[in-house]
Amino acid sequence: MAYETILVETRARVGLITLNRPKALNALNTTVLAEVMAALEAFEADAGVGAIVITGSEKAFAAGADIKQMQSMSYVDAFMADFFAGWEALSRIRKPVIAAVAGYALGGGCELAMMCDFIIAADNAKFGQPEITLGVMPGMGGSQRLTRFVGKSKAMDMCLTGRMMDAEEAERSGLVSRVVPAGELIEEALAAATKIASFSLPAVMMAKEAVNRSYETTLSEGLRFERRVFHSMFALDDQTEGMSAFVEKRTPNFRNR
Ligand SMILES: CC(C)=CC(=O)SCCNC(=O)CCNC(=O)[C@H](O)C(C)(C)COP(=O)(O)OP(=O)(O)OC[C@H]1O[C@@H](n2cnc3c(N)ncnc32)[C@H](O)[C@@H]1OP(=O)(O)O
Repeated sequence: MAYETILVETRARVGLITLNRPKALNALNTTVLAEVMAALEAFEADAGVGAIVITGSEKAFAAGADIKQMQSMSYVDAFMADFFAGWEALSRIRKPVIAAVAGYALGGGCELAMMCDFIIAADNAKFGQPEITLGVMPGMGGSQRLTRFVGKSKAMDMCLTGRMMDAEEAERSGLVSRVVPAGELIEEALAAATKIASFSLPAVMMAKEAVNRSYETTLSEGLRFERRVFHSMFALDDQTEGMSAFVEKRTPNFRNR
């Protein structure tokens, strides 16, 4: 498929999606949404892909939802289209998705990064929810996901003042998993994804589902869910292979079964 707003490639067992609207700092419009979702779904269906990375440019991961597209939108347009609901499909991708963020991740850009399973940030990354400066508020999950990542106080600060958080503060606050030099971002993200893709895909997908369940349920239900999924892993050939390989002091050969 030919894409207009993203670049898509596969490196080893990793699917790489690069947002590519440099003149608009990768602002997220409906074409970007359709193309990102199409690429994600293609990687999800590709048995040769074990993990996915979404990135942008060194200046901007994404500077937000496309303000020029929203400027003349009416309430009824937004309501009837259930505007932004399409991005929720990202959280239904079952393979791991890593956001590799350099530069601005603002508004919808920050929200897109937070929809991914974890964020690796370049040391020049800047995160923010500046929608309030435009007379609106976050609409792609920022008020909910940011609060879960960094707590109420910081989320309120960011959503109400519109201030940006740098990479160091984002790491300290738990928004990002690690910070790396900007020039090494893609290699670090691809290395993390390649490592994940080298493991048993069903085990990786079950682990992702279990961690995500912690956001949706009580601790006791979550612990029960984890145990039940863990028990089911003893039906995997890859469990036998992984544990046998450890005991036999060799590298496991996972077959994703
Ligand atoms: C409403 C909801 C729910 C979600 C949202 O995401 S709203 C958008 C939130 N994001 C923002 O408010 C950030 C807007 N952008 C900026 O503040 C600045 O562009 C910047 C601080 C990120 C970078 O400033 P800089 O001076 O380096 O670059 P600019 O000349 O301002 O931008 C270059 C080029 O990109 C266009 N641009 C930037 N962001 C967006 C955007 N979110 N939507 C559409 N277009 C955007 C900007 O207009 C300029 O293009 P033109 O020169 O052709 O106007």
